[in-house]
Amino acid sequence: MTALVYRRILLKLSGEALMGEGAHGIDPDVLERYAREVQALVAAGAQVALVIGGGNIFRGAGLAARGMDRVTGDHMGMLATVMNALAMRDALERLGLPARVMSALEVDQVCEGYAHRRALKHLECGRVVLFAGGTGNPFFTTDSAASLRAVEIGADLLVKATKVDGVYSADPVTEPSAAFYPRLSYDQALREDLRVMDATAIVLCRDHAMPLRVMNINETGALLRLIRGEDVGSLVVSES
Ligand SMILES: Nc1ncnc2c1ncn2[C@@H]1O[C@H](COP(=O)(O)OP(=O)(O)O)[C@@H](O)[C@H]1O
Ligand SMILES: O=c1ccn([C@@H]2O[C@H](COP(=O)(O)OP(=O)(O)O)[C@@H](O)[C@H]2O)c(=O)[nH]1
Repeated sequence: MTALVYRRILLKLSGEALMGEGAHGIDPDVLERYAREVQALVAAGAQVALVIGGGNIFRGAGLAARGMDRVTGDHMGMLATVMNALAMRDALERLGLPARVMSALEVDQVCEGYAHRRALKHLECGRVVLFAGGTGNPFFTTDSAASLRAVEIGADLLVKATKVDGVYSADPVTEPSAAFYPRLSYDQALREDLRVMDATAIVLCRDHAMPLRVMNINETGALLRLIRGEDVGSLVVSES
């Protein structure tokens, strides 16, 4: 078996990634496909933590733009991430992978609360840990929650899995001529306002020297190649 370059990883998936071709909600086939990608990582010996967004259900900023109180909207967004995490736990367990949801918001009847040492224990026991509820605070994003948890659990790598191939000079969805950056520094991402991840999340990675990979989740097997040391997507580190 090929040795792993990264043993403990935190994988961030956007809520929208779960929609597949749908306009909202969760596509069970897509969920199963992502669960199989995680299964391959665990089978290779990796410890995997997941943060899943909530944008396929609610985003506080979107609700606030339609007149709702922002804090209420953010609470709804955070609860949406709990639903996504439960759905992913179910998909993982159906593949035979033990998984635990730990929420930053207390929803005791539904899942465990987040506790740092308990999370480490789950990972060491080979369970996939799904960090739900974002940071537990309004005005933050699940990207920031992913950076925070990655630093807390001492992950070897934070992977932002998205629908584009990595970091570009501008959003490649709206600017197809944007240049691909295979490697860049946190400061370059901040300076050039490369909005693949929010600034709070990038600053946290920078200040704690957490290496960050941005990659396409729809490229089957790419995650496994990545933790075995292949150059997949874009790498964001201290020096480019
Ligand atoms: N400079 C950039 N490089 C790469 N992607 C970018 C950039 N600026 C904006 N994006 C967009 O950011 C998205 C990644 O964020 P993601 O969390 O997957 O989506 P969202 O948070 O909007 O649900 C990509 O799909 C891409 O369209
Ligand atoms: O720490 C957090 C994380 C998330 N959210 C809310 O939850 C929503 C869903 O998260 P996000 O937009 O990050 O999801 P993604 O874009 O990854 O699907 C956000 O819009 C916020 O309203 C929040 O208030 N605090």
